[in-house]
Amino acid sequence: ADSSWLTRSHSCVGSPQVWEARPSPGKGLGVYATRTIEPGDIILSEPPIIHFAPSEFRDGVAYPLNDITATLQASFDALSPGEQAQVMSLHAYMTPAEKAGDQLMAIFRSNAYTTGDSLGLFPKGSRINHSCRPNTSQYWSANLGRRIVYANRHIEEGEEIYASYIPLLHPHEARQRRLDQYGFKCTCSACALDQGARNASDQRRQDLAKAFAAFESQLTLSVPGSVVGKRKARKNAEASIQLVEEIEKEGLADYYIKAYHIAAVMHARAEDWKPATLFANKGYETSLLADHNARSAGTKELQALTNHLINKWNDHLRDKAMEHGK
Ligand SMILES: C[S@@+](CC[C@H](N)C(=O)[O-])C[C@H]1O[C@@H](n2cnc3c(N)ncnc32)[C@H](O)[C@@H]1O
Repeated sequence: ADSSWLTRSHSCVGSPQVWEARPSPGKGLGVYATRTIEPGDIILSEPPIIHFAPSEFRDGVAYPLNDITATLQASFDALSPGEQAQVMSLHAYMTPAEKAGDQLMAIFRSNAYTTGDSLGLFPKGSRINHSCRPNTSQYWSANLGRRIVYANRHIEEGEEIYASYIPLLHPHEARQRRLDQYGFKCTCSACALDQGARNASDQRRQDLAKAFAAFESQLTLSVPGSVVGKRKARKNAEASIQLVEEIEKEGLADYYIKAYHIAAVMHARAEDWKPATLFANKGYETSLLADHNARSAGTKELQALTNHLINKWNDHLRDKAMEHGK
């Protein structure tokens, strides 16, 4: 056995920062991995420097940014001079309408991140550029008061870290329209595909959006009784495998859990317990990547679903064994 570790000297240096900000060609600054990073590794955990709830928050609707100017200015004024300088150093894209107007608002609009029903500005995370096939996922931990950015796949040392600024189940042109507010043309690995491959990717993203919507209304575990119902359940189970394959092919990690959950339920409705269990467990394990201690309702639900399906699978095996023994 290799015992060289015994003779090597070890010193505990704590957990080193796994990223650095440096110029990214054509994109201003970017964030790069300073060592290999594995799926689930936390890259950045950062409290907001500015954080407030706009008065008129409506889920899924763009913020009426003009209404928040006063609140933003007051939050900014309350910062120390050092913090103010940090905020003002962030990238600002001025829309033609903003012209040379409100620099602070342009900075906020170019960098703010949604934190539940409020908005936050995170100076370090603000250096992460956009990709429509990002290698990180992120969430706001209200518990910790931090934005957590974690790897959703293996990342090589020196690779650029990307997040997504927009919903991704739309074709290239629609995504680009959303990104216009940030003032850049996206050249990520999904947008830079040649015409044929990009059309395929566009089609896939639109099909996936439709499939998610269609399955959403059928997420119940009850097994259909009729012959027609059973046949439909079988077909849905097959379609759900395709959903999983397409989402993995497209590399849209933010949608993996949802796809595994659907595939688990669709196979349960078809009484196909083995794949149902394996998909539920895959969903649970993917959920744990972002939620190491299984605290969130979503993780707990997938854990309970996995346990439920294991029991069903067991019952099924026992029934079959008994039938066999008759
Ligand atoms: C949140 S900031 C990201 C960090 C920024 N590059 C900087 O230097 O501070 C958003 C801005 O970065 C640039 N950017 C982000 N993603 C990009 C991409 N994929 N291609 C080109 N520019 C991008 C755009 O100028 C955008 O307005």
